[in-house]
Amino acid sequence: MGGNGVGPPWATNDARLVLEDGSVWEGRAFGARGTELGEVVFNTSITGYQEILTDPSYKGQFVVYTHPHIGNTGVNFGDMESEKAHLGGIIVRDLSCVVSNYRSTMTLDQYCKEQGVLGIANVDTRAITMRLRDTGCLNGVISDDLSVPVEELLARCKSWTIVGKDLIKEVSCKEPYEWDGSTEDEWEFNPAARASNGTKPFHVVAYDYGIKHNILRRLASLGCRITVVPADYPAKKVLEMNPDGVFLSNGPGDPSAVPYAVKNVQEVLGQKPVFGICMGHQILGQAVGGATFKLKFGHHGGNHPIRFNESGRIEISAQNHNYAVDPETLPADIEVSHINLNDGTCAGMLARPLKAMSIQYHPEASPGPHDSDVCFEQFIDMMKAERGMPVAAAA
Ligand SMILES: NC(=O)CC[C@H](N)C(=O)O
Repeated sequence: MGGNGVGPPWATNDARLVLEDGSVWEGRAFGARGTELGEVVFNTSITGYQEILTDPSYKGQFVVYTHPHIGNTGVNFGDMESEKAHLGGIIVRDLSCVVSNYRSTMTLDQYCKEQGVLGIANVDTRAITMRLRDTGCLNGVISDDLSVPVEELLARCKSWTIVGKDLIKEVSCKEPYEWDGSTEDEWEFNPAARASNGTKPFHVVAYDYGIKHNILRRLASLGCRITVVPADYPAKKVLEMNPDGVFLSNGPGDPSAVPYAVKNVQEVLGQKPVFGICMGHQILGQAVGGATFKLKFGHHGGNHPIRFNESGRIEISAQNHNYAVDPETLPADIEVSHINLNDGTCAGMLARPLKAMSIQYHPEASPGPHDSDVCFEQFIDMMKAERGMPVAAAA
């Protein structure tokens, strides 16, 4: 029906998900066919499956969508977070057989086929999620080759780890480029996109660790002209551009596996205002002398509560990370500015003397709560202060 799919629920299973703990989940294949290996995480967002698929931070991972209906709104090309899909596989309960959205140009099944993303549907995503909560993240293999013995797929799961891998080099741009938001019509669905009336008074250099388009859209809509540079772009060349600020993006994999990125940030720190999101926050944490560690199953969803310590304000936030900065390792002059209220982990940092701030979560998330959008404005204020421009008093 409708081409989005896996056939009727009574159809015979033709794919398997094998997890590192030996559990086997049979379901129906959709999207690309074959065998793929990845780290399995669950995401509790109700909407945004397309943004998740195209967020480069998910490279090397499979996502279990806990929302039971996935695919309902098809796929459109205005909401992409990057040029292509980065997830290796997606695991869903029901792949909607009906697509209903006037913006949709193809089905999720077609998109996954085209992008080489393996899908498995009709599996018990609640049971898988509860297992991941108990055991922590597990490696998994999705395969439509039923002739391969489970032991072989299990051995593949156990032979691999995402820990220590530099995945940023696989997603970062190869050459600097100017972000031309206007080619994406500055996102007609975002009224704030018109806030800057098309003027771009600030120049930001963005280190691309796997940058999401919506971060670029938000910065552009607040009046930033953005030069995006590769993760290994020398800090010296960044400073030669004399930007108003330097942005550190989100990105995939283990933050402790990219010492070259940390070194670049160290060289920029103190010279220009710096703002980091997620991987950018983790790299900033290391640049000031701290360390990161791996969480049990990470934070992936659209309703995580955060406390901004200075005012006590609570924000509901979108999150997607498996690592965190260990606050015990931070020097005394670096403040933990935000706390994740679910598990007390460090969710933001402020390095006042260095004019740097960062958050572990996603103010740009779309769809997602916009409570933390104020962080972009704080970055703009830092750049204004640097230029001696008047800055509105914080609310
Ligand atoms: N979204 C991100 O930038 C993720 C950062 C890092 N890869 C983590 O999993 O913690």
